[in-house]
Amino acid sequence: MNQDELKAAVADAAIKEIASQLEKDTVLGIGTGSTANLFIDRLGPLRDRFKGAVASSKASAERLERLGIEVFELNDVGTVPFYIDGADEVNAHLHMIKGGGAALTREKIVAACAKRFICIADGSKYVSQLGNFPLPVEVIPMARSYVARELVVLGAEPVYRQGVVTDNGNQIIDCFEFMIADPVAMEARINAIVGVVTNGLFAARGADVLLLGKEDGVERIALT
Ligand SMILES: O=C[C@H](O)[C@H](O)[C@H](O)COP(=O)(O)O
Repeated sequence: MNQDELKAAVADAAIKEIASQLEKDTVLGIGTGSTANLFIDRLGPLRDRFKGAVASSKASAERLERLGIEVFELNDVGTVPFYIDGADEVNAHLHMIKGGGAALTREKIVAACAKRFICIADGSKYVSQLGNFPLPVEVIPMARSYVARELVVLGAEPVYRQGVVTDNGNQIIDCFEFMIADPVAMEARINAIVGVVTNGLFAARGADVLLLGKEDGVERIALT
C-alpha cells in the first residue's frame, strides 16, 4: 500500500471508532491536513447522524461546509467529545509534532477542548524520538527574529517559513536539527519565549488513541 492508501485506511478506522457514539447533538472536533481531509470526506455521508463540527482551520471548515456539515465556533460549543487529526510525527507515548500545514495553534486549542484525541497517521509518522520532522513554532511577526535567536540557544536551527501566514495572521519558524529528548519540558520551554504563540509539540496534551496505518492493517494504540 502507498502512503495515500494507508491514510485512507486510518480515516476509515476513525469513522468506525466514533460512528457508534454519534448522537444528534454531537459536535466533533476536526483537524487539518491530508489525512484529516480523508476523514472529513468520509463524514459527509454521516452528516444526518450528528449536529456538526468545530474546525481547526479555515480550510477544514470550508471542506466540512461543502459536504453539508454545519461548522460551529468553539466558543459556542465548549467541549467536543472527540478531536480527530493527523500528525507529522508521533511516538509511543502519543506525543506528536504537528503544524506541517501551519494549523498548529487552532489544532492545539480544539484538542485542549476535546475529551478524546484520536490521532490518525500512516506508519511513516511513527518514530522513537520526535524531531526529525522540523518542529513548527507560530510567532507574532514582530518577534520573529528574537524568537529565532532564543531557539538557537535551545539547540535548534530555526528557518523562517517564507510566504506562510497562519489563519491567525502570524508567521511560522521551523526548527531543524532538533531532536527532542523530553517533549513535555520542551513544549513548555518554547512556549515560554515571549512572542511565541505556540509550538507544534503536542505532549502536555497528547493523543489518547493512535490509529496507525501499516502494511498489515491499522494498529490501534490506546493510552486510556
Ligand atoms: O498543520 C497541519 C497539521 O498539524 C497536520 O495535521 C499535520 O501536518 C499532518 O498532515 P498530513 O495528514 O497532511 O500529513
